[in-house]
Amino acid sequence: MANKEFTREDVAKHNKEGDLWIVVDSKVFDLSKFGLMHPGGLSVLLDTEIAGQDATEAFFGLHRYEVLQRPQYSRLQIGTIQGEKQQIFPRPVGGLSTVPYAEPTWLTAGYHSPYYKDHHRAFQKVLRTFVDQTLFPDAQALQEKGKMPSRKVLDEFARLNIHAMRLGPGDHLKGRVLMNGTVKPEEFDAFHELIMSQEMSRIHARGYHDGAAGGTMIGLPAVKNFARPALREKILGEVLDGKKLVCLAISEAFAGSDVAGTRTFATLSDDGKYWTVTGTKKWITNGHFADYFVTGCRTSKGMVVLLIERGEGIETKHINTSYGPASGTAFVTFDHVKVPVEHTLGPDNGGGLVVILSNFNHERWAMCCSSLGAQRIIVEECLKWTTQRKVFGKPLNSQAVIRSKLAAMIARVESAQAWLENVTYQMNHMNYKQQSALLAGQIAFLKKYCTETAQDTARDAVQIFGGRGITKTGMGRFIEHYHTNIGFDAILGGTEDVLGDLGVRQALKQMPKNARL
Ligand code: HEM
Repeated sequence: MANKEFTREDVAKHNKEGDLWIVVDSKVFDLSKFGLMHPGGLSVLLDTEIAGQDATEAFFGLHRYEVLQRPQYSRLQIGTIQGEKQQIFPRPVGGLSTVPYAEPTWLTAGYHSPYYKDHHRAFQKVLRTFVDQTLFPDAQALQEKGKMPSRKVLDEFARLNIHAMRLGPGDHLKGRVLMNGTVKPEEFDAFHELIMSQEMSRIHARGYHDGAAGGTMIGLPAVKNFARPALREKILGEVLDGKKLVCLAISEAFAGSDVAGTRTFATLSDDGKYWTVTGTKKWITNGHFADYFVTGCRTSKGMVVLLIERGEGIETKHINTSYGPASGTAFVTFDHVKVPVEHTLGPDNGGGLVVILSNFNHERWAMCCSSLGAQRIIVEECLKWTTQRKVFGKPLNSQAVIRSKLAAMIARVESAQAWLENVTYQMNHMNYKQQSALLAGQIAFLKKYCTETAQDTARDAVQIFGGRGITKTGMGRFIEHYHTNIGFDAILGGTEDVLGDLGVRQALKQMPKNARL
């Protein structure tokens, strides 16, 4: 009887154990039976300022809106207050947030951007809806269980061509229907990809996020750009259509950023028909469930990159990282694995480093997009929390020290987004060679900046949320997750120090010989 109307006087009569009503945002709830099961206890509900009263402020100081949306709690609503209307609404499915700085300026009413066209806006809308309706619920259900994305989600990735779009613009998109036709393959550019990464980072599930074919995003480009035509066609077809998953197997316990120190060895057979691969790889995202391993190996002549199909001689074991098993992060063992020489990606004469390095810019740039997308939602969480949380009778944001933290957070996310959009614009106007020459340093610095700002924001957010920021359930659960997982972005694709150094070395190479103070 949720449509029944009551007066506040009616509600006030139900103010004791066993006969307990409250009002939250004009909705009347009968907590008579629920009171004893209430996770926050019965006694708090029997307080004279709560029982039979309007408990809106107390409720939103202690619960996320989603509590009211859970079926087991929404059915406690028995009606509404006569003549009053609901004032508090969650962001509509697929909609934009109206909280300041919760969206980048190009999605904020009243602002302008030179970068985004109507098809970018349409694309964002469809993606936001997909994320809200399909990805977020799957991620929330499976992240904690440590499970990879469901088959249903991976099938949707294939149907909407998300795998294909995550490789960026290019001929691999030709003939594919992108996001139900929202954008034409020839229109698809780096801004669409930026939008996709940022929308998909809204799920508050870092391990699951990488479990959602993150390995394909970083592993498949080597196949796309360096495989022999027949192999390229076969593997791209299988993977982009969602039948198979790829991972990138480069890092080892022995070698991380110093790729040349790899100790996985490939030996060519005397007849030159196959390689024999022996060695181990560590921290391989999606490695636990991948079908193909794009593997960096040492040969007597230097590096070679091989596409290795899961089979005899390959073993994968979960590595228990702090972001949980949903990402399928694995320790991979190759024990005398035979690989046809046709599976060599790029040069077979020791020049394979170029294959490994070739996708680093794209991978790091994509990480900037997703890292910033996630950072922005943390700013939104903090703005909401500091407004709804009352301390000493006033909102938390009435404290100057809190406003100062918010100022720093907002400035960080806005500046990083502006830089990211600039770099993305350059990507749209440069060929691969120009990007390698001019953007490697920019992207290295940008990633370093994004992950440093992310960690600063994570720390500030925990301070703002207090105990809730380190609690896995309730109000601060997204902050806890962000704070616990943020270290990943700062490591994957190159640590901050390595990237900073790379950027400076690139700049020093370009120093004019005749420059003097
Ligand atoms: C429709 C009414 C209510 C429902 C369905 C409800 C439900 C819940 C749930 C599910 C939790 C667990 C934490 C979470 O998931 O967020 C919780 C915790 C709590 N609730 Fe309620 N609640 C209601 C009303 C209230 C009211 C009016 C108060 C006012 C004092 C209150 C005080 C608390 C407290 C103190 C906690 C513990 C919070 C914490 O650990 O940080 N609840 N409630």
